[in-house]
Amino acid sequence: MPVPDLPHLLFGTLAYLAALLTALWTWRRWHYRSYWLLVGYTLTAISVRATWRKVALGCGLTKKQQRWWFTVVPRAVASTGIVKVRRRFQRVAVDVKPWMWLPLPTRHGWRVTVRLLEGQIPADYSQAAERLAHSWGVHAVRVSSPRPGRIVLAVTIRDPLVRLDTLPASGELLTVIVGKLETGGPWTLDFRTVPHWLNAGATQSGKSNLANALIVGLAPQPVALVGFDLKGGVEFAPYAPRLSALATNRPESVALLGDLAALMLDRMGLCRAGGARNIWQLPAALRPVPVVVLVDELAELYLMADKSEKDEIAKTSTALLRIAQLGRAFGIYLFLCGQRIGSDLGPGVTALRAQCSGRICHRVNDPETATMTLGDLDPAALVSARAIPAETPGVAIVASQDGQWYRARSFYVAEHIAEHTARTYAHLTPSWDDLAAPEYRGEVTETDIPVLLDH
Ligand SMILES: Nc1ncnc2c1ncn2[C@@H]1O[C@H](COP(=O)(O)OP(=O)(O)OP(=O)(O)O)[C@@H](O)[C@H]1O
Repeated sequence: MPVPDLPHLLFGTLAYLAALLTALWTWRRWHYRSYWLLVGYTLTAISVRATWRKVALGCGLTKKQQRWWFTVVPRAVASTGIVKVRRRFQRVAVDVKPWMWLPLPTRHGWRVTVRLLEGQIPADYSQAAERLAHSWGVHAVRVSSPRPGRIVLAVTIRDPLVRLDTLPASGELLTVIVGKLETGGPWTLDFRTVPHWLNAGATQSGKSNLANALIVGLAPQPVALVGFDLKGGVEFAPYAPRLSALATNRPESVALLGDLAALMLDRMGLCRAGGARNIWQLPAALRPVPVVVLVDELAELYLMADKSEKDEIAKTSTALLRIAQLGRAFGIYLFLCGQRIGSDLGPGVTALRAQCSGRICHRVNDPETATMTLGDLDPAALVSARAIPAETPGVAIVASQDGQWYRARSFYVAEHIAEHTARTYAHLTPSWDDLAAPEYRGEVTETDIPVLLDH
């Protein structure tokens, strides 16, 4: 058999390698998910495991521990000047790395469980998250602790929030997928789990876009939408066909909030007569339609130009707070948007904020707004909120009922699409008169409220 000469062999190998690389590149380009699972992830898992000691040491995640070790100790210097050494088994302090499980692939990266070393807490890893991300050359590393002594590092290779698909169809009643989480999962607003939401952010940060996404998601559902647009109606007036009521100035807002409070009293009576603690325990035929209240520029409801407005503001503040406290049981939910939702607007806002367990913080200009919106969440969430770049409107930090925070981005919903959706589903809009017509005029009075609150 003829033996191929060296240049031919070299050329053949290079051609083979080039063909392999081209095939891999094409595969990666055309079907990234399968490429990632079969090739990318395997290589990553091997390299992450192989370099873990070095990375953990560099990120300050190792601990010195006494171990029995074979060490080499000098014994004597020979006449030639060469130092003779001896192997000895002795206890020495070595850098021990945290034990790491096998990385598992996820849609946008991988996650791995790590066992904490003695004296370590999850916060040590949260602090090292940025260092880990740079060491691994990935977009972000998030830390969670599913059980004591363990943490899970969730790694996102590239920012999945740069390009988003279109808004998917709404799922269950009062649930809307408004965007995507950094983990690649859906960003869902579920009013039945988290009834009231604060949506804060600087101007042009994407607050209205999120409200549009919400309107588009809720419009096909059997719910009533009520708008408060203190920008004179410029934001919500185009969606009027799908709104059961819209207030565009302070006097209209006071009247509409009064009507909503009365509606709530009617529903209390209905529940009491039906022996139910909330509208969801009523038989379907008796159950009143849920109401989602959208407020744009919350601060406008509280700002006082002169003393004559004091009464109006006090009424507004009390009615909103009452809805926030009782609304969940009686199917009235709040979605409050604003640039600043701070205590400088009055004590009513602080109490209202405390009732809103859903928090969304878009790009903010000052640390106080982030703190006001996200509360005493992990400080890393506040840092993340302030680091949102102006070029990515719609990106927000979301805190919700699971106590975790996520970076997320809303689907882009152009105003004309939201307007079109509002017109398409206009036939589903309950008129305010139908909505406010009492199904039951019970004996419920203002004095009953504390009793019902106790339930
Ligand atoms: N998720 C998104 N993807 C792409 N573009 C977006 C997204 N969200 C918002 N935008 C764009 O960013 C700009 C500002 O958005 P939006 O009007 O929602 O901000 P805002 O916070 O309501 O501002 P303002 O307080 O001034 O009304 C708009 O041009 C909008 O199209």
